[in-house]
Amino acid sequence: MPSEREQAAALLAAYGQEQLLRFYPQLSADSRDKLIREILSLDFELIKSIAHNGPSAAGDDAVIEPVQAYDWDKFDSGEQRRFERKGWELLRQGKVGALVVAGGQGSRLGHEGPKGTFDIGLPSHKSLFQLQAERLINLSARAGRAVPWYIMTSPDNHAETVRFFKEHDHFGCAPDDCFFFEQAVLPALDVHGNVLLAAKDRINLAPSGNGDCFAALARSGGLADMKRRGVEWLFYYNVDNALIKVADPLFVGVAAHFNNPIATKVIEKTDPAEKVGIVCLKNGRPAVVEYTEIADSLRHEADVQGKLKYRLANLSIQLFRTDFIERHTNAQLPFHIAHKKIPFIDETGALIAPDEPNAYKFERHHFDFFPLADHITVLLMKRESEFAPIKNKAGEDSPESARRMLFGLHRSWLLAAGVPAERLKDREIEISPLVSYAGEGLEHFKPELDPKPEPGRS
Ligand SMILES: CC(=O)N[C@H]1[C@@H](OP(=O)(O)OP(=O)(O)OC[C@H]2O[C@@H](n3ccc(=O)[nH]c3=O)[C@H](O)[C@@H]2O)O[C@H](CO)[C@@H](O)[C@@H]1O
Repeated sequence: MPSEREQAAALLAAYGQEQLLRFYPQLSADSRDKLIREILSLDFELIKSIAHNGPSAAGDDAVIEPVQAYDWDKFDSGEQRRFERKGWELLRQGKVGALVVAGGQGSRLGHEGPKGTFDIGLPSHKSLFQLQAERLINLSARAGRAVPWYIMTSPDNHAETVRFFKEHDHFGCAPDDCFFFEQAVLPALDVHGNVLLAAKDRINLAPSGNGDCFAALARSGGLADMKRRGVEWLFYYNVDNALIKVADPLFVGVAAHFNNPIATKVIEKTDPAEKVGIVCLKNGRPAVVEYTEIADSLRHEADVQGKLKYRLANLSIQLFRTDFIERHTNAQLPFHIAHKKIPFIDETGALIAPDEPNAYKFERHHFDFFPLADHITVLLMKRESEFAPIKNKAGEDSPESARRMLFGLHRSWLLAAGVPAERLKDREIEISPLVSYAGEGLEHFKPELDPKPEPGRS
């Protein structure tokens, strides 16, 4: 029986990646074991096929067309109520779960640690995870049934994410209803298809994209857990949207009514430069064209009304039917390729920080499941109640812009509940998700806005 070291060497020789053991003789026993384990955990057949096939998703010659959306505001109030009732019925029956993809690296934000642990600077100083947990708690309490929460991490942030939840008592959720699972990683490749080392004893690995979510859910037992609980719809969302209405009953109701395997919430994009994917039809199938891949002509194209022709923005707020997930768990989604500046160890053992893009990273995207459905339900909502992504340190899509949107939304809830505008003037209003999920039930809280009586006066 060959040793693990011999197995690793044979694997590398078979795939022409022998450079990974170049510094092996210089390593300590621990580092040697670590590196060998890392090599043996990689799928070199997959890596070879990615390196040889190159970009498969850009689809430059694909036919792109707009897709039809249902505008929530155009449903009459009777229909809206029916959808809402349907959503609540499914929540009460325990047929809805939530999946947050939280495995990405928060590099653009400059935040150390998992992005969900980020405090966006609200008066309460709640982290993104806490806001989401409390929205789930609100729904679960009203439905009388917990919404199970599936939390996708990556090897880099898994332990820290789990620790954060434990330290905060899972923010009041039952630990049994929080299912943590790790996504896969893939190595960075140089222009010749060589796997790069990040250190002499470590391969340069990065999360393989949120499109790994269903395969990872299945590998970890999460899908079996969903089935055991009878979850029929899985609400998928990004970790970084401060306004996310996790497991939104209205959306669940609309998705269940039309009963396509996938439903997606969109808003209208007005700035062609906004960094959001576009929900559309590609070669006649439902699809998202990512903002990094859309042709400039399409990005700017206007329709007869002068609006952007491709304006339905992917918010990464989706509902997937469980039977669809099961059928397509291991679908061979295309890889999207990013040419990046990736630090690496050169042949002499020196760590090089390149000035120019030198290597490729590979990711699968969750929306590449869309074309596997014949039809999807597209629901058009209003930006101000749905989407405040936190991507950058400052400016657009930053903590500051997200706070502004959250204060504006919560202010609008109080106005709608009958609080006079002058009482809200110049106030930063944050309403706990434990008090209100989407603006409901605020009439009782009006007195809390009254100025405190001055001492000595009644
Ligand atoms: C590929 C993808 O989804 N693109 C969407 C994403 O873009 P965007 O460029 O914002 O995507 P991010 O890189 O922020 O990743 C989106 C989410 O996926 C998670 N993640 C990412 C990579 C990974 O390997 N594992 C993982 O869990 C991140 O933690 C994050 O929660 O959100 C936008 C809305 O805000 C959409 O308009 C984009 O179409």
